[in-house]
Amino acid sequence: MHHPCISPWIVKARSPGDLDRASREQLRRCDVVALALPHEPATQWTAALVELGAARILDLSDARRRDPEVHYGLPELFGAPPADARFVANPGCYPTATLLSLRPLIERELIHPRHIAVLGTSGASGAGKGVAEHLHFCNLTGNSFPYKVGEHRHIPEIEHHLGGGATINFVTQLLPIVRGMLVTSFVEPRVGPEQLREALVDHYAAHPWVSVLEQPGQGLGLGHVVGSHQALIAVGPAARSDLVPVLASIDNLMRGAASLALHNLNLWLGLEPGLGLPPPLADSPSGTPRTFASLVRPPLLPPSDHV
Ligand SMILES: NC(=O)C1=CN([C@@H]2O[C@H](COP(=O)(O)OP(=O)(O)OC[C@H]3O[C@@H](n4cnc5c(N)ncnc54)[C@H](OP(=O)(O)O)[C@@H]3O)[C@@H](O)[C@H]2O)C=CC1
Ligand SMILES: CC(=O)N[C@@H](CCC(=O)OP(=O)(O)O)C(=O)O
Repeated sequence: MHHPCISPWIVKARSPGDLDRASREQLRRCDVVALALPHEPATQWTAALVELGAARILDLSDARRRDPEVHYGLPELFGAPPADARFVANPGCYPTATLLSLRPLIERELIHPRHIAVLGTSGASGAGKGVAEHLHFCNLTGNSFPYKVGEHRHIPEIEHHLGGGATINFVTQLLPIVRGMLVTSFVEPRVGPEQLREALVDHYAAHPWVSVLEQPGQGLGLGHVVGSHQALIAVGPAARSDLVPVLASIDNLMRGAASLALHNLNLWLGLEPGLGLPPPLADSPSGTPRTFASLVRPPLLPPSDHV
């Protein structure tokens, strides 16, 4: 297989109007331009890139994630981006974890699509580099609190891509950690919990970056996913209620954003799917989750000008 030399080229211009002639030419010649920007600048840059004649755009923002014209880049659920697609929308982090754990169950009509409650917990890096009072060290450290309850902008994205007329009740909660996301969905099954698990095992059999664990206690913790492209999924017991918990953990910065973007890019360009990605869990000697202990607190930011 052809192994290209991927040479990232990072645009320094703050807005399309700031581009010099060389940058415009470079952008026109790129196979793919990836936009890791908030919604508004991503929309502005998309328009400018289309005008410039850029070949393909991979957008990490939520600007066009529900656009029917656009491929939604979650390969294990929606396949590889078609080679002739011009634009791919990379999913949000909460949608990635929620969809991976629930969509195969809705598709197979194994759960009631309108009786779903989702609790999503996330590290603070999910909020990006912007400064906000609730992210202040003194507010967040030693603390954890719900935010945007019932009004999170990921609700429409998740419902849209769950399909089957699904509606969700969605609560998000901030954790006093840098990265990692754990999403727990309580669902009303039409079959036993073991059949839910079997359906997930079956769906992900050919997808090495999604692992369905025997049970949640087997290693669903964030320390097992941070620094990796792996999504870990588990189905809990029904215990004493009719609801069954379905859990998923991912690294919001990797599987929920950057490594997912790379995975989409590889598939889109017909490259080896794992090019540049951490190896899948199945390739670990034990076949069980590793603790990415040394990666739980990786350096996140370059040295600041202030120190
Ligand atoms: N963080 C996460 O866990 C996830 C993020 N996403 C999405 O991916 C995208 C990037 O995320 P993240 O890196 O966290 O976002 P940030 O908010 O940290 O912003 C990323 C970059 O965008 C640049 N930027 C901000 N405003 C402008 C502007 N007006 N014009 C040009 N550049 C601008 C900033 O550049 P500068 O440094 O020069 O200010 C910054 O480095 C976002 O759309 C986000 O919603 C998706 C899933 C998960
Ligand atoms: C902790 C935190 O604030 N998380 C962000 C997740 C945003 C994200 O990563 O997804 P998008 O690409 O859709 O912006 C939030 O809840 O809005």
